[in-house]
Amino acid sequence: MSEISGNAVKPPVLTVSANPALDLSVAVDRLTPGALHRAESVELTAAGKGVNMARVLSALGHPVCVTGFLGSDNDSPFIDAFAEMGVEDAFVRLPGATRINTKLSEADGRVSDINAPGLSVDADAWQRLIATIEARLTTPALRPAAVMIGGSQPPGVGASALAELITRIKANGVPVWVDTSGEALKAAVKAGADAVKPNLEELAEWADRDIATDADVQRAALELYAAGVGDVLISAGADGVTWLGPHGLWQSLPPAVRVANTVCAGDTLFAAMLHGVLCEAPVEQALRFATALSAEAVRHTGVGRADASDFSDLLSDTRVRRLNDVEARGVLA
Ligand SMILES: Nc1ncnc2c1ncn2[C@@H]1O[C@H](COP(=O)(O)OP(=O)(O)O)[C@@H](O)[C@H]1O
Ligand SMILES: O=P(O)(O)OC[C@H]1O[C@](O)(COP(=O)(O)O)[C@@H](O)[C@@H]1O
Repeated sequence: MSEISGNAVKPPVLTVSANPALDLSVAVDRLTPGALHRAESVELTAAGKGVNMARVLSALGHPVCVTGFLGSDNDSPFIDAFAEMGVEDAFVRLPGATRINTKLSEADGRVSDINAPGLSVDADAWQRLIATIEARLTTPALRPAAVMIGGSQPPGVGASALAELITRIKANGVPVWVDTSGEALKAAVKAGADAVKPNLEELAEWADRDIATDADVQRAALELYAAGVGDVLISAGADGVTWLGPHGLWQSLPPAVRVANTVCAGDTLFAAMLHGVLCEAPVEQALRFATALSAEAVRHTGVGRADASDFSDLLSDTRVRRLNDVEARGVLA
């Protein structure tokens, strides 16, 4: 099957980017610290994890509302992007400018990220965001099927504020999927996030130990599951995805692709997994689709596109397997 599709009428998905960014993607042949570089291309794109996930979900046919904080001094690229994506803009505006994150990609596919801290958010602004989200949770016509929270916390807002937000959303009976790192990931897990998607580095930070082997990944995934996360997704770049949930322990391996820019692959994977879950796709199909779409994303700047002419080849070249009882017992015992 080349695509996952759901019911004709879907409730919206709400994505939250408390610290979005304009991504400045600069392609150079090879990066040499201290040297002058002539860029091969430069692109400025409205981004941040919640915005990227909205882009994926909207392209897959979900009504999407985006919220978080935007600086009013430079919100026009976001306004244009939201119009192009066809998503509803419920971002709280703050005085000042949204951060610019620099993504330096080299011809061999290596990317160096320089992420800025972002706009400071005070308690009053944070309460405005909470009120915006609460209004959506409690208005039947706006009530989301799920909330996706993505990215770092902005300066001024600690991990405990994120935990409080997750608790409020869950109290309204709406699932919360969270893609973040560091203290925010720890707080999100404790607050009961329904799904998380650390990459290997983020997983090692959460587990506070090295993660080197498949068994290390699966053990840490089990710990996240035991901590109450319903769907644990671990992404490992070209080595694929481990998914542990009520359906068991699954692994996928993306097809080999020519890597141009890996930024947005994680956001693509996470949003596409939510798509599969919301469409009640069979587990194997959901994981295959999300893995293939994330592999598609690394071939260019930006999120994965299911309308790529060879997407059905990427799907069929993605390997998905359920770990058999013996393998799983080794880790889960
Ligand atoms: N070099 C690659 N080749 C094929 N697929 C990739 C590659 N890098 C990433 N992906 C796909 O994108 C997913 C997310 O990438 P990853 O780098 O793990 O996440 P993040 O962007 O959050 O760090 C991977 O699990 C994989 O499916
Ligand atoms: O909020 P953080 O952790 O600084 O991350 C923000 C960055 O992550 C991105 O959303 C990309 O994330 P992924 O590569 O994990 O998909 C960028 O668009 C953005 O610049």
